[in-house]
Amino acid sequence: KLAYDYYKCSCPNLETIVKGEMLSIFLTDATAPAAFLRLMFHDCQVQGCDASILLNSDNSKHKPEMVSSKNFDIRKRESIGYIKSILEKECPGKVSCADIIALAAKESVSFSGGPHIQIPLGRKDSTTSNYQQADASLPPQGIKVHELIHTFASKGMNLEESIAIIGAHTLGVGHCMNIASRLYDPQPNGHTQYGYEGYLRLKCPTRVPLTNFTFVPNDITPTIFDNQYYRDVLMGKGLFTIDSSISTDPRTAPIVRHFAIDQNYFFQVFSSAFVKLSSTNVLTKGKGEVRRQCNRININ
Ligand code: HEM
Ligand SMILES: [Ca+2]
Ligand SMILES: [Ca+2]
Repeated sequence: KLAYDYYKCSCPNLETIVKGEMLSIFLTDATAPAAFLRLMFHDCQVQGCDASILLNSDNSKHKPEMVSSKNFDIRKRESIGYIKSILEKECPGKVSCADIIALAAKESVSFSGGPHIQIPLGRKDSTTSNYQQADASLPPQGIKVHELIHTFASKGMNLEESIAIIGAHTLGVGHCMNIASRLYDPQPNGHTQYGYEGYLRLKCPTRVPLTNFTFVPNDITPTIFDNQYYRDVLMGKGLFTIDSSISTDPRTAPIVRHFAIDQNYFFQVFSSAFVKLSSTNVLTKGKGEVRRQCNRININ
């Protein structure tokens, strides 16, 4: 089982060390918190929170998760490896890469102005990473509301928590490749303000993006963890299809409106959803290993 005091004896300064290292990363890169938060989701969504996303190979014939196009623009994997190398000096062989990913994500939320979340620790690292699992498990931008509810219900989240966790889109950006399909093969999906659609077409003028690098902010305050995302989606400024859909679906619209006017309530529900996302389907006692280096399995 995971425990809040898991490293009390084996690595008592863990959280202080991670916090200090994260701070220096944040001060040099304002886009880092978004990257760490998405990294945690993409780790936990595929085989559970087991640092499978960090492996460059699992010594099998499978290609690793990062080969999946769903992991486009996943960043900061090497920063987790760097923090791990510091922790190996302080407490060798103790702290899993999976726990470092989860800690980096919670530090990202609080540094950006979001809630201070306590999370239980003790995840082990996987010995496998397979891109087909990533292709199958990571949701596409056009996922339907009922599929979103189903995805997060399987992690023990209720409806409010499912709508709170996607509020992670208060940070960061999306690239045209993930936006073009909703602009150029329109499907009925939520509500998009006419002016906002024009803005997106200007940013992403072609069905097949001219470059891989053009991006649009997820909400109007993309470096601040706030409830602006919900106000944006209510105004028809949801970047992805799913962001628009939750603002009009009768099951989810009242929750979006509640979070849009009550940031404290959003923070409270986001925190409990974050603990669920980062704690379900983890490898504990006896299963998995504590990697010595985050990008490769241990060779004994
Ligand atoms: C149904 C669920 C979700 C879908 C369909 C979805 C989809 C996406 C897509 C398509 C992008 C843009 C990637 C790009 O073009 O660069 C994105 C970005 C992002 N997502 Fe999600 N997402 C979902 C849930 C989540 C959750 C649960 C979290 C975190 C807890 C999260 C955190 C983020 C963050 C922080 C970014 C911005 C990354 C950056 O700027 O580097 N998403 N998401
Ligand atoms: Ca994983
Ligand atoms: Ca924001």
